[in-house]
Amino acid sequence: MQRLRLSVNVDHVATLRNARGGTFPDPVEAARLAIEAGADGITVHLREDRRHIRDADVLRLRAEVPTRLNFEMAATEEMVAFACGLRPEACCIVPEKRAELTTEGGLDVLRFAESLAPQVARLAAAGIEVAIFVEPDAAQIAACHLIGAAAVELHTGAYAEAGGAAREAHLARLRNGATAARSAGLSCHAGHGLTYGNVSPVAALPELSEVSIGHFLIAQSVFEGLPAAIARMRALLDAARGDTVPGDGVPGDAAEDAVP
Ligand SMILES: CC(=O)[C@@H](O)[C@H](O)COP(=O)(O)O
Ligand SMILES: NCC(=O)COP(=O)(O)O
Repeated sequence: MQRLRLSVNVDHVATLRNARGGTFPDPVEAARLAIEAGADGITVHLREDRRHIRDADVLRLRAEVPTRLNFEMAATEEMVAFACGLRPEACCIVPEKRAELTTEGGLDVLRFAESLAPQVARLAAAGIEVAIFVEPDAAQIAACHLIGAAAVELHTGAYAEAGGAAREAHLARLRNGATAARSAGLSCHAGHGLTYGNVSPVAALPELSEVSIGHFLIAQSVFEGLPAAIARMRALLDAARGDTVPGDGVPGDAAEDAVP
């Protein structure tokens, strides 16, 4: 099965930095470390309120860390202009609310198709692969294709928060959404709320080409360090795709050390 790209979201390194108003920890340094540790790309979400990542971080990231940069952005004139100047490899248009703690759901592409289509066209004309963050809903996914997007990122937040039978139901929706995306000729990504504990069934969906994971990896790095957390997540992704060794990728892990 195709290797699943891991894009590491470094927003919350900036959250920590901003708590004290200084320069440490530096999200650009974290991005560099993440790439060295095996990440395939970096994701940042430049929010309208600049609560974590800021303009200068994104510009430094672009200039200093050669990688596939995925720029998450609201569908505003300010962000479209910023992205066209930045020219990341990829962008993902996400819904944004000032009062939310984090992104709460997918973009309603059916409702906003008319205003989104010219924005997608401008971003694509700047050479950017445009994805839309959506719920795994066939009509929304079809609308993404109609407005000219190249990819969708399926919102995994509801799946991640659910337990038991509800989680299985959300996984079935993600599976159907991934099939719908690929049938429409769209690349299919997924993200939000993914952890060691819930990532494997999502990573096993063969239609997916990328997952973006942030909050959990940055939080987990408090306990085991960023490179180890990324290596462990990488190993889980590879195992879910059926192409890796047993063990969980953590340096010093007994199961992995036993593999000759
Ligand atoms: C679109 C998405 O699911 C997230 O990547 C989003 O960027 C989360 O926003 P915060 O990083 O502000 O929680
Ligand atoms: N697009 C999802 C993302 O970038 C990271 O989401 P999370 O892992 O911080 O919830």
